[in-house]
Amino acid sequence: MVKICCIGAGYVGGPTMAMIALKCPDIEVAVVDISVPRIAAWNSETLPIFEPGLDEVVKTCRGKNLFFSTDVERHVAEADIVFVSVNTPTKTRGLGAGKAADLTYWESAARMIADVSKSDKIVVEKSTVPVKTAEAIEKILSHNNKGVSFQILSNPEFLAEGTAVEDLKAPDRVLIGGRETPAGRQAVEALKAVYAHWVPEDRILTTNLWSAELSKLAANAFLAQRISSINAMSALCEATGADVAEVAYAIGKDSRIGSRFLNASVGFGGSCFQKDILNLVYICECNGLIDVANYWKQVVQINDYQKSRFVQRVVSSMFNTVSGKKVAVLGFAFKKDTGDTRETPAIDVCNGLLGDKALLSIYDPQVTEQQIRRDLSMNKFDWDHPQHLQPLNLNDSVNSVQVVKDAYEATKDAHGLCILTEWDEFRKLDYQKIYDQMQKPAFVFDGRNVTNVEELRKIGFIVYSIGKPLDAWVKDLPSSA
Ligand SMILES: NC(=O)c1ccc[n+]([C@@H]2O[C@H](COP(=O)([O-])OP(=O)(O)OC[C@H]3O[C@@H](n4cnc5c(N)ncnc54)[C@H](O)[C@@H]3O)[C@@H](O)[C@H]2O)c1
Ligand SMILES: O=c1ccn([C@@H]2O[C@H](COP(=O)(O)OP(=O)(O)O[C@H]3O[C@H](CO)[C@@H](O)[C@H](O)[C@H]3O)[C@@H](O)[C@H]2O)c(=O)[nH]1
Repeated sequence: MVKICCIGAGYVGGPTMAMIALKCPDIEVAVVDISVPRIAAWNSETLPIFEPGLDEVVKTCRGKNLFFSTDVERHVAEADIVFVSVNTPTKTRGLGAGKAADLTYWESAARMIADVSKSDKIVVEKSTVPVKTAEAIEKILSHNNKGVSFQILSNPEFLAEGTAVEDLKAPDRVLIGGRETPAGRQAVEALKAVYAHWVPEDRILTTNLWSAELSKLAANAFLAQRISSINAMSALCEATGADVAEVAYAIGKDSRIGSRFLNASVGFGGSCFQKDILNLVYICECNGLIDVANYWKQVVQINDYQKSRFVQRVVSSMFNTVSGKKVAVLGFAFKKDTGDTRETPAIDVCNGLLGDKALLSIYDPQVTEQQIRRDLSMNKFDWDHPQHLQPLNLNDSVNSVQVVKDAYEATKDAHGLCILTEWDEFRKLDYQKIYDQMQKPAFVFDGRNVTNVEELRKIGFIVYSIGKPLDAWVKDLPSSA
């Protein structure tokens, strides 16, 4: 029986390995992690991450051919194929700080693999890494050579959170990069055989190592660029009276452009886009490609602009101050159908409002109070470390934050309400009831375009919705920070 071990039981390691176990009953899969609570949660009734459909997949295979364990070394030693899916945060200090990927966790995983291996192994990069990481990993693995041979493959993951199970069941493509040597090609074939259990052959792409590594960064850069492009347009729509949803629909009908990923928003979040673009920028700079680096940097800059523009709209609409005013925040996760808050735009928006001394009342259907408080206390980039290693910087303004159990409680006596995640339930709220219990004038700031602006205006709200024709109230106020 082929044995697979995955180091890192996170948002990627957990679901991807559960899908391999489901689709390959002839393979034994162990997912290992240094985090004891995370592994305990994977072995419990309440999985450590919320992902539609994941419970069923895990519960079907767990204890049969899918195991979660903290016994990292034993499972690595026994495996034929070792996936590495550990954190690759943005560096906060030293060379490349604020841009380059910090490969500390990757390096320690690679050293451990070298130390404990007694048989030949295929080592698979599942984490998103800088181009040429495989070369560094090869050096670490071969340095400790005890007659064991390693083949490194790049197999970047393209799943999106909230749809991870669907994405893994029917991926647009699986990408495998390997060395162009007989042993490299053999390793590629071995990994291909795993995916071939359920992925059609024409969707399994094989490339050289560097193309695979770069394709992951390029895919995220292109996706994020679409969002920054439509968000840049949203500012122009507000200035001109065009409606960003109509513009997105009209351009998306062009089959060369396509309709997906054109939803204007308060900004993109998530653990990947910003980190991967900054990483790409750093790689360009290291290769002397400053103009290329600046081009991609703009995607992140527009995203920051969009978040601060939103805060500016809120503050300027509410008589240029939110000091001491209750502002309801609906949604904290970086997108719907996930409890993940990594790099969520809600953090920057909330911190912006707290900076102006607002009193926040936050509701998200999946994010815990503890998580929200952690996020609002954390320094930039600190979130992307194993949880027990995350430093905390508890600040006073978090006392101005209340975390509540539903949208009606959040909005009671509030002056304004901000929608920061597109949860379906926010489309169906009883906005008349909300209006009746809010202070007047009552403001809605829709950062996800989930509300019916006309209906809200009929109720009596003053409404700002990203990229939509402006309410007379908002029109003459300053629009950028
Ligand atoms: N989240 C996504 O949707 C997504 C999608 C594609 C790619 N990626 C990439 O995949 C990688 C993992 O992302 P994630 O979201 O799963 O991160 P995560 O933080 O959820 O999980 C990483 C896990 O690795 C563990 N870990 C760290 N060092 C370890 C070590 N030496 N030994 C054992 N365990 C160790 C941590 O405890 C943590 O549980 C990153 O490179 C990320 O950029 C993420
Ligand atoms: O039209 C859109 C689409 C998305 N977003 C926002 O963009 C962010 C990212 O969304 P999405 O890409 O759906 O989720 P992720 O889980 O971050 O997935 C991205 O990042 C992963 C990690 O690298 C990749 O594997 C995926 O392919 C890639 O889509 C979220 O804040 C969304 O709200 C928008 O604002 N407008």
